[in-house]
Amino acid sequence: MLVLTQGDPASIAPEITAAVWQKLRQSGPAFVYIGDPSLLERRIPVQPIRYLADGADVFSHALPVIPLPLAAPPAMGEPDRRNAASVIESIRQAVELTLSGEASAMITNPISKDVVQGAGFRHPGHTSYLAELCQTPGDEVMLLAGPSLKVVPITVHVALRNAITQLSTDLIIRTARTVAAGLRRDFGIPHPRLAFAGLNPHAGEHGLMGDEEQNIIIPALNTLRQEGMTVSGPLPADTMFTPHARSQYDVALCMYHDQGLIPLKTLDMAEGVNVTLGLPIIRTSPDHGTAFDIAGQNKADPRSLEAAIRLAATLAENRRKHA
Ligand SMILES: NC(=O)C1=CN([C@@H]2O[C@H](COP(=O)(O)OP(=O)(O)OC[C@H]3O[C@@H](n4cnc5c(N)ncnc54)[C@H](O)[C@@H]3O)[C@@H](O)[C@H]2O)C=CC1
Ligand SMILES: NCC(=O)COP(=O)(O)O
Repeated sequence: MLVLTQGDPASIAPEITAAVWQKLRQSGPAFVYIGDPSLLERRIPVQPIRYLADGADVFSHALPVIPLPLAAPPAMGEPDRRNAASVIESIRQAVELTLSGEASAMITNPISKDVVQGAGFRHPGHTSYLAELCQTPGDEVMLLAGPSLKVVPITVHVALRNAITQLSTDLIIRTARTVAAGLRRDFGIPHPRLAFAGLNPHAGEHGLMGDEEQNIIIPALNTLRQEGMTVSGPLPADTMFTPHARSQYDVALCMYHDQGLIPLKTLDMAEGVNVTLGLPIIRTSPDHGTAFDIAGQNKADPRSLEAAIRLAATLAENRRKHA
């Protein structure tokens, strides 16, 4: 059984959850939602359950819900910090159920970093919070996977100037090892090909436009090659996402957030999935955020959440077989 978090109650999370349950209720994969039933019961039949295992018999006729009350009724599109505690608790319970093995994987609905930060949440997103809950802080790696491309931002939710400071040979090596292990174990790619972007225009052009390639990135790639990994780069980031370039690698490791997420979302926004590697559990999420600007208007595209749920089931099955 899969478990899905509530996400931000004033966001598009309730409507995409309802739409995906409608789509998957007969075929599966089945999932249980942890959140306030009132968010969904105007849209679809819901059934409160106590134990995750009870969800299997319910899923085809109602969305099974482990109830978690909100502090205030949400106004769609209007983020409300009073509900932050419920948003965070849903994530915590999903991790607990997945770590214990009751759930085979967890999927998170989008949250607003601003809302949860206001309630004392000290993480820039789910990814590092999940690692903390799993007691593996620092091992987490964000991967975004779509039909056309997989990308990993090596530095993630930091100001661009700090991303450059954070970048180190050690960080690149550690991230690449986690990515290679994750692609082998969870994605079933036995010999993953890793392509690395440069940081500077033209990948530095031999030091003419910056020296991070020579001082930081190339030494990391040399170490990874010595370990037997198939790596290429540093590649000029402006040409490494063409169709031909993409056919030469399985994943692009990018030096900062937007270097990887712009091509991913441009090519695959509707079906992109965010996967956290380096955890003892499987976690996926849609690639998009809360979309408060369209929440409650039935404009939201549910396909990324559907893809996240399908991929979570596939990764869980791959990990089971690998074990
Ligand atoms: N996994 C997560 O929890 C994520 C959370 N966020 C958070 O979401 C909040 C808003 O972030 P933004 O950068 O504005 O990104 P966003 O993805 O929420 O919205 C960007 C644009 O894409 C549109 N959009 C997003 N998802 C859509 C969907 N399913 N169907 C149709 N249109 C869609 C929105 O209407 C908006 O115009 C921030 O607090 C951010 O940190 C952002 C990405 C992932
Ligand atoms: N840009 C990706 C994003 O914001 C998701 O972050 P996380 O909540 O998965 O850590």
